[in-house]
Amino acid sequence: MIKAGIIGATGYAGNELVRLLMGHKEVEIKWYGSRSYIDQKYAEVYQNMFEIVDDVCMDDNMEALAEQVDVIFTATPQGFLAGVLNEGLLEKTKIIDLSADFRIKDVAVYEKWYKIEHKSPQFIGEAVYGLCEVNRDKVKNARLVANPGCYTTCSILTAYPLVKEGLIDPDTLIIDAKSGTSGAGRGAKLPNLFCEVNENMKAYGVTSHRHTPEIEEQLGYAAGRPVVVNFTPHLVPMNRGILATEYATLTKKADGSLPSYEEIKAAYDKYYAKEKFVRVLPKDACPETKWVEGSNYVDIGFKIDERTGRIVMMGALDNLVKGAAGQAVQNMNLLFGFDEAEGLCLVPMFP
Ligand SMILES: NC(=O)C1=CN([C@@H]2O[C@H](COP(=O)(O)OP(=O)(O)OC[C@H]3O[C@@H](n4cnc5c(N)ncnc54)[C@H](OP(=O)(O)O)[C@@H]3O)[C@@H](O)[C@H]2O)C=CC1
Ligand SMILES: CC(=O)N[C@@H](CCC(=O)OP(=O)(O)O)C(=O)O
Repeated sequence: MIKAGIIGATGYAGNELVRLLMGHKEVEIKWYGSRSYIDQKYAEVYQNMFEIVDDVCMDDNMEALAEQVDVIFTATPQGFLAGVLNEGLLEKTKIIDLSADFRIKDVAVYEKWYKIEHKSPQFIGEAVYGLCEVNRDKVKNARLVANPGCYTTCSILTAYPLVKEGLIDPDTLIIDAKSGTSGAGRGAKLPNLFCEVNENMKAYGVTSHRHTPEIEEQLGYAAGRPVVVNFTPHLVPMNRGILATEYATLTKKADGSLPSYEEIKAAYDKYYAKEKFVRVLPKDACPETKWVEGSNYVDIGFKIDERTGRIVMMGALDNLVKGAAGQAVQNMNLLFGFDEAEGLCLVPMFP
């Protein structure tokens, strides 16, 4: 049994971590970290935890927490972990950060897109990008895991095998992604009020969303060269879920023909056939957010457009599970040598 602490336990991602860890047989939560609810009962902040969690909220003191636990999850805004991280913390405990502080290797790129100064760039190099299906072996030996976010996990996993196998030209990649409102967190923000979101759909962060460089960096590793993509997120009137529709030009074969359905499917199978949490759907099936809700699955489908020479790839996941807390638990399982699926055998909810 290991002990875990959550800084930012009162946010949406933190609450989802609590939900998942309550069902994990190897973990005991010792610290429900908060900034606004210190000394209040956690179950008063989240009444779904009534008679399940008895503890009160603690503060966000990483130094005190590191003395008591084997792993700390930081489900906090961008800049928090970078502002407090030091060598002493990493010597005492493993850290899984749900923010973007350690995801991007080039600090100048981070500072440009996030518009904040990075306070501990000396740890960026050793942080492992915790996309489990791609970096599993590196995660196992990490001290600091940079847990990928919801849009990026969905966008990268959907295109990764085809980029890696050279079946598409990554520079032609256009990612059109939609997110439920829980992706924006629990804090009150005007654009996320009921009347602003309900019966409405809107693009935001067009050409400037901070997930763009993260997607480009990871797909660049897969391509073996830098890549540039278009990424456009949209807010849709749902609680949870991400759907990414991705368009790219297929690489023609020597005889000028396009890769076949079977060749594309074989590329997905090469990387995902043995992956428990990535489901490549049957031919012509399109992923839907409802089919993954509440689970750690990513569903992927694709269709070749012979007319335009492009492929349309589609991915769906639950932003709070595989897009945040579920992937964080998967990373924790890898760090501590537990069964990778422990605590994550969640059957999707429907309807
Ligand atoms: N929501 C999602 O779908 C996803 C979120 N993420 C990432 O996870 C992190 C948390 O997101 P989310 O849960 O949505 O956000 P929320 O706004 O719902 O929660 C933020 C949490 O951080 C705490 N907090 C806020 N400011 C500070 C601070 N200055 N110091 C310490 N703690 C602070 C809050 O405490 P309190 O409320 O007690 O004040 C709260 O517990 C972010 O980095 C986000 O990018 C990643 C993937 C998906
Ligand atoms: C709907 C919505 O507002 N979503 C958030 C993404 C939240 C998230 O997951 O951020 P990270 O992946 O960087 O941790 C946004 O667009 O900023």
